Amino acid sequence: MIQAYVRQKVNRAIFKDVIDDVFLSWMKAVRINGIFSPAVEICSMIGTLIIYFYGAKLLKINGVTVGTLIAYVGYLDRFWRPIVTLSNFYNQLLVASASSERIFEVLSIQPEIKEDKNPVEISTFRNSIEFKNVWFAYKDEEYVLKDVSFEIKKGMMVALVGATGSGKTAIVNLLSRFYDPQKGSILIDGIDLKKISFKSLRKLIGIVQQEPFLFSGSILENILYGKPDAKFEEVIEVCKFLGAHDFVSQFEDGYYTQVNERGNRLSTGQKQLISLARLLLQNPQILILDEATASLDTHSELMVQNALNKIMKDRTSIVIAHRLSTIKDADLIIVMDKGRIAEMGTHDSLIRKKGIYYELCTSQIRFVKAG
Ligand SMILES: Nc1ncnc2c1ncn2[C@@H]1O[C@H](COP(=O)(O)OP(=O)(O)OP(=O)(O)O)[C@@H](O)[C@H]1O
Repeated sequence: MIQAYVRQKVNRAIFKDVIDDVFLSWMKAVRINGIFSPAVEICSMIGTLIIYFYGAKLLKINGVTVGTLIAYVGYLDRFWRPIVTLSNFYNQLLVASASSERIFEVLSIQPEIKEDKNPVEISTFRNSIEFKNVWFAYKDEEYVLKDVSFEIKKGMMVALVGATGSGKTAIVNLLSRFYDPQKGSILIDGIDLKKISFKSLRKLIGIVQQEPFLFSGSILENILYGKPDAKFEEVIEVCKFLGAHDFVSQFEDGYYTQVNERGNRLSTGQKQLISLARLLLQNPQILILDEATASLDTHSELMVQNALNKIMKDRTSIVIAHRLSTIKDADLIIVMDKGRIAEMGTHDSLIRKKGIYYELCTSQIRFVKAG
């Protein structure tokens, strides 16, 4: 899951660059081919014309037969055919070499986040997640998180709210260890995140994104990615539990229906349910939900929210939410403002406080009523 998330979110810009480069190389190759191929064709035509022209003369003067002339044209055609093939091959070679050069460049990038030399394995999350005076900047000293401290106890549902750009995603990015903080520390059960093995972290934390990611392959393969050795019955059980089995069975090929990265044939809600089934098989103990229902219509939102509620039960979850109605029952709401924690508490206590959270809620109610 994390790999997919990193690939999609962190490297999105890099892959966009690659696609752009590949496209430019392809355009260059098309341009070269645009000159090369017609040049070969024209040479071949001129050759044929010369033979017809000269041959016609020979027919009259030297008594060369028509058959000999046609045979010559045939030979000429056989001479040019491999040259045309070579020109096509050269074109393909040009595209492939330009693309592979860039792809190898990306593959050789060394990740900035490195695993500890003696990583600690954690199989069970027992107590708490702690952010201790965390400062984080994506670049230079432009801190997007400033002295952030909070504690999440096992089993809690914690919501991160705040205006856009206030640092909610930065918090979950740090917890997933896509980045390391410049100052302060993040602890899981008292162990610094930097010391925990990548494998443990991947098993421990599951991420539900706003835009679910499907791989090219069958629905079954997409779900099995969460637990490759799971049995087919287990997949069906999970899908039934989440309410995905009915629509999957309605496809002609059922679980063997092929989907691609864009999840063709599937609505965003259905894609989200498939990615949730994958997550449930993975069975992470800590869930990060990055506005998982934000891009859904009301019907799909209800369907996915039901599935999410089932998954979140008995798990520790951190939810980034814009629609505050979904987090009213959260055990703890952390209100972010310009990289700092502005308020923290339950829905009721924050409403009573009449601060930023109260303002956010009332403005959303006004917005809904106006809509
Ligand atoms: N990859 C990045 N490089 C540099 N700056 C970034 C990067 N990602 C986010 N930022 C900046 O960091 C700040 C915090 O962004 P973050 O995404 O954490 O906010 P957010 O509260 O999750 O916002 P939103 O609700 O819009 O998703 C913003 O000012 C944003 O512009």
